[in-house]
Amino acid sequence: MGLLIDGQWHDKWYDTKSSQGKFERESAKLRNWVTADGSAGPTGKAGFKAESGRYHLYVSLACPWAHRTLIFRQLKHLEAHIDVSIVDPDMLDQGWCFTSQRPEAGDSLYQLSFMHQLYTKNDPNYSGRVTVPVLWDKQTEQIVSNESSEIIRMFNRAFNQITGNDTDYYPEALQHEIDEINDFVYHNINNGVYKAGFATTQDAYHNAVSALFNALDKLEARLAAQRYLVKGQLTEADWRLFTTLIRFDSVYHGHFKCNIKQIEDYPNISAYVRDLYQHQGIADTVDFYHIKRHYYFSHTMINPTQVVPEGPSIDYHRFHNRKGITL
Ligand SMILES: N[C@@H](CCC(=O)N[C@@H](CS)C(=O)NCC(=O)O)C(=O)O
Repeated sequence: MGLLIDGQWHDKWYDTKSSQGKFERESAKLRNWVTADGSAGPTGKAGFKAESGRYHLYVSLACPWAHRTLIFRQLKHLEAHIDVSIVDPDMLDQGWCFTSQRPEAGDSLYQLSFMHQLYTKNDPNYSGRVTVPVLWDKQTEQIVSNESSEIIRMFNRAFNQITGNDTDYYPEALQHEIDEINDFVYHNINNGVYKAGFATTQDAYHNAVSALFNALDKLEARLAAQRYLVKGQLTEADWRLFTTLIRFDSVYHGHFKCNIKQIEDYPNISAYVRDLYQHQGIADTVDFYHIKRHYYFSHTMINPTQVVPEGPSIDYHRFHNRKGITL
């Protein structure tokens, strides 16, 4: 685990000393947008027109943020138009890498060994963390974006004319409500598990874990009355929550000490997770080997033995009974 400073790789764990033991996530820095006609998006520069075969997605199968982008690639039928490289599950002194012999992992574009080499190919003097996902433009050889919440919005809309798929997971009429629930889920749950897991003081951990379980209790009540998070309609808010929930019992409960309850203990949330997991093609985007191996093996300051647990054993294909909920 580390970061680039002026294009040089430094092996360094997160600094929590200057923040009273709290984990503070750095904002993504590369924020251009692919658009249907190549005009500029809400941030960044113009010039990234949606074209079949032009873009390449770098992901980790372990990472919940990258997982969102894989889900949207699948939901929006982009597999034939955007190819993918998968990093190794182990993220050690060189950060994300492609050097293991796992058949699914490797940089199919440039055969690089390390993800930080892609960041310095984009900008030889880059400073910042080397995160996944990354959306890469093969034509101009640069990073379009390293912010998952924006990559999924691009996938949701920009390629519709190419794929003919115009299912909208961020419909105009629901945007306000989606933004609101996204904000709640991001701070308390998506990033909440990291704040608990990476906390280095009892207080910082306590605050994060309390906020996390308060938020889960609220969602449990909300999901009793409606099938999805926003007005019974499947939206990006559900997929953003899903990638954290599907990892919860396997890694966040144990490794990140989010162990007041398991997701399996919440009748509505657990059925909701199964409902989403059983959605066409989604199970194929979930890889429990990468998920467990990455967290337990890479975070040696939390798990110095690098022993990966064998459980839990949860059948996400079992019946969920959510189809009868009308709202
Ligand atoms: N804001 C980014 C966050 C991505 C992120 O933090 N990814 C993690 C993997 S789960 C990562 O690459 N961490 C490496 C690091 O922080 O050095 C996004 O949502 O795309």
